[in-house]
Amino acid sequence: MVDKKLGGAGLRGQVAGETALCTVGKTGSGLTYRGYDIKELAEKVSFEEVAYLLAKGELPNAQQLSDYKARLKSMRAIPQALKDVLERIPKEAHPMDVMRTGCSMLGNLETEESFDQADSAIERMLALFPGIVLYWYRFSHDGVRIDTETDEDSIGAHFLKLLHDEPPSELHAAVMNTSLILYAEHEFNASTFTARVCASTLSDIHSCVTGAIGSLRGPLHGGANEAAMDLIEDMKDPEDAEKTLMGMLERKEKIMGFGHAIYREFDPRNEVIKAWSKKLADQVGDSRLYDVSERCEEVMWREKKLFPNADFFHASAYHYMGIPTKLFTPIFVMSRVTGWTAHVKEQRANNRIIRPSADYTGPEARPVPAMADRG
Ligand SMILES: CC(=O)SCCNC(=O)CCNC(=O)[C@H](O)C(C)(C)COP(=O)(O)OP(=O)(O)OC[C@H]1O[C@@H](n2cnc3c(N)ncnc32)[C@H](O)[C@@H]1OP(=O)(O)O
Ligand SMILES: O=C([O-])CC(=O)C(=O)O
Repeated sequence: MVDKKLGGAGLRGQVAGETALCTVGKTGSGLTYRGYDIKELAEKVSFEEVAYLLAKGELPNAQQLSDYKARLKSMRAIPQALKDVLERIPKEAHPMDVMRTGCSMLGNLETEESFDQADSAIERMLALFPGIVLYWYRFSHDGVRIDTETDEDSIGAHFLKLLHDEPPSELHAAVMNTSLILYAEHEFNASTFTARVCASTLSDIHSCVTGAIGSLRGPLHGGANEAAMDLIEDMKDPEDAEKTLMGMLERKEKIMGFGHAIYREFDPRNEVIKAWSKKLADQVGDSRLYDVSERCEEVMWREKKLFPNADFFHASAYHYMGIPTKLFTPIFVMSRVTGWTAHVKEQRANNRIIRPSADYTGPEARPVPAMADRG
């Protein structure tokens, strides 16, 4: 992998701490979680195994995995006070704001009083996040109060069951599993860095995650999967995609779902989710979204040497599974909570408050003028 020239604004290229969790753009295909290559993980394990790996340091054995999954499954009920809050959030709200409020409210109800409660608070968030967003979504959009305790074994299938009221197909459960693995962890990205800054003040874990959700929401970060869907949904065919993109590039507009702050030539997660998007297109028997996405990829590389990041083919993949666009970024939260919280624990274990300096560009020192002398 060619190193990207890292410098300039945005703290690019500056080492801001240490981590044993993840490498981005350094070894293997370009992304590893605790030494395991992302492609091998995506092929061989479940998201719950990855969540365990990030939380505990090693992959679980069979007994540890079954205990872990049973524990997560037992934590899916939403407290009534949180349901009351969710029912008051308007239908027009963005689901990422619902996630933010839901996480914050959970922190009021089940406050992390001391750091030795971190592991149970983390498991609770992992277990509860699909229920939080879908309890609100189904109540506000369909007028139903769903039971958030399903029999589905995996978090991905649980999410789809709550959304569609029926167990997902094997294919859909497999895509969700892979998607959650791909999104789980990514070193010092903006939302994780937010969580670590918050953790460095010795704040509680719900504050760290609430702040991270706010950072992930933006279209330059996790929000790009929704923005990518907005871009491709009206493209009629590859020729239309080509024309639309050329126009946008001419107007110097940003194409969401392309480019990356660290990777230079490709994002290793793209190849994996792209293959699933193709499978879904074949299964649905409608390849329009896949075909226009592929043309976007060709045009962006030809014109700008920019490549699709993890978000771009997630748009068509999620759409093929009948997931409404505004729920795309909350799925990212359901996964990334594993990475965020592993970083919070890592920060706490070797902490110094994160407090960089700034180059001052304001006026020279000056006296305060009397009111009558001000312009
Ligand atoms: C899971 C994730 O969070 S992945 C990221 C998701 N975000 C997106 O997809 C949003 C679109 N992409 C972008 O905005 C950027 O590529 C970012 C935010 C991901 C990275 O930003 P940076 O590190 O500043 O990008 P980089 O230094 O590579 O930019 C180089 C040039 O390419 C341009 N560029 C980068 N991405 C794009 C894009 N998607 N569309 C058009 N031009 C772009 C930049 O404007 C810049 O041009 P300039 O030199 O004329 O100013
Ligand atoms: O690393 C980044 O800057 C953004 C990203 O891809 C992620 O958080 O998954």
